[in-house]
Amino acid sequence: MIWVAVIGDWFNLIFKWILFGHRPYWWVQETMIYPNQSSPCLEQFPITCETGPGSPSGHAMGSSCVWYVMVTAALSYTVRWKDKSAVTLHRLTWSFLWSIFWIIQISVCISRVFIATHFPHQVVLGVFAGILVAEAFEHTPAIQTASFRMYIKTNLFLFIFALGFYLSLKLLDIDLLWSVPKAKKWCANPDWINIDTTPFAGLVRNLGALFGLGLGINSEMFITSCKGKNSCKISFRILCIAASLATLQLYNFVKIPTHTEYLFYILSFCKSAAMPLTVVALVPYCVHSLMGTTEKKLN
Ligand SMILES: O=P(O)(O)OC[C@H]1O[C@@H](O)[C@H](O)[C@@H](O)[C@@H]1O
Repeated sequence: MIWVAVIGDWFNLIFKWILFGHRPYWWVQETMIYPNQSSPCLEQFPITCETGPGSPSGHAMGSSCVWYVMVTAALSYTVRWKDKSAVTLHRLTWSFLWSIFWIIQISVCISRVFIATHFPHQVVLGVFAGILVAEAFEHTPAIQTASFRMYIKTNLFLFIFALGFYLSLKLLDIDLLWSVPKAKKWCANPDWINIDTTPFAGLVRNLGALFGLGLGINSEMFITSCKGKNSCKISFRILCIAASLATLQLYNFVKIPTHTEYLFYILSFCKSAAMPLTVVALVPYCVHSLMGTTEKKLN
C-alpha cells in the first residue's frame, strides 16, 4: 500500500507539472472572462491555499489508489471461498466494499471542489489516475521481495527524475514552481499558505516514507519479531496495531520548523522515514521482546 501511495503521489507531481492546471481560488481572480470586475467571490478556508498546480487532484488520486489497494486486497480473500453460501457472501462483500470505495471518493472530490481548491474535472482525473496507478503497481511481485538496495535505487530514481525534470525545464526558462507565487498572491490569509503543500515537500515526504519502509523491512528487528515465532499469534498482532496507533499519534506533536526551507526538507524526510520504521520494526520488536520476557517470567 505504501509503495502504491508513494508511486501514485510521485506520478501526481509529474502530471501536475505537465498539465499546468490552475486552481479556482486564484483562477477566478486572474481570468479575463468575467467582464467589469464581476468575477464570483469564492470563499476560502484554512486548507484552500494549496501551493502546487491543480490538475490532477493529489488528494483524489492518493485516496483512490490507497483505497483501491485495500478493497481489492480484501476481496482477494473472499474470492477464494468456494461453496454456494460463500459466493453470495462474496457478492455482498463486493457490493459493500465498492460502495464504500465510491462514497469515499465522491466525498473527497466534493470537499476539494467545495473549498475552491479544484475544478470538478481535476478531481475526476485524480480518482481515475489513482485507480490506474494502483492497478498497475499492486500486482508487481518485485515489490513484495524488494531488497534494501531496490528501495534505495527506486528512491534515487524518483528523486533524480523529478529534480532533473524540474531543472531541465528551468533551463528552458519554464518555472515549474509557478503556482507558488499565485497561491501567495491570492490566498485570503497568509497564514493559510503551508510549505507542506509545495511540490518538493510532497516529494521529500514520499522518499522518506519509502526509505523508512525499506530500512524497517530489511532490519534485524523486523526479521526477529515479524518473521519470528510470535508473528502468527493474534495477541502479537493486536498489540502491534495498538502500540503503532498510539506511537503514530505522538508523531503529530513533532512540529518541523519551517523558517529554513532546506532544513524543513531534511527534517521532513527524517520524520517520514521514522514513521514506517517505527511501525514495521521498532514497535513489533518491542512487543516481541515484551512477550518474550513475560513468557519467561510465567515459566
Ligand atoms: O492536488 P490536491 O488535492 O490539492 O492535493 C495537494 C497535495 O497533493 C499531494 O500529492 C502532495 O503530496 C501534497 O503535498 C499536496 O498538498
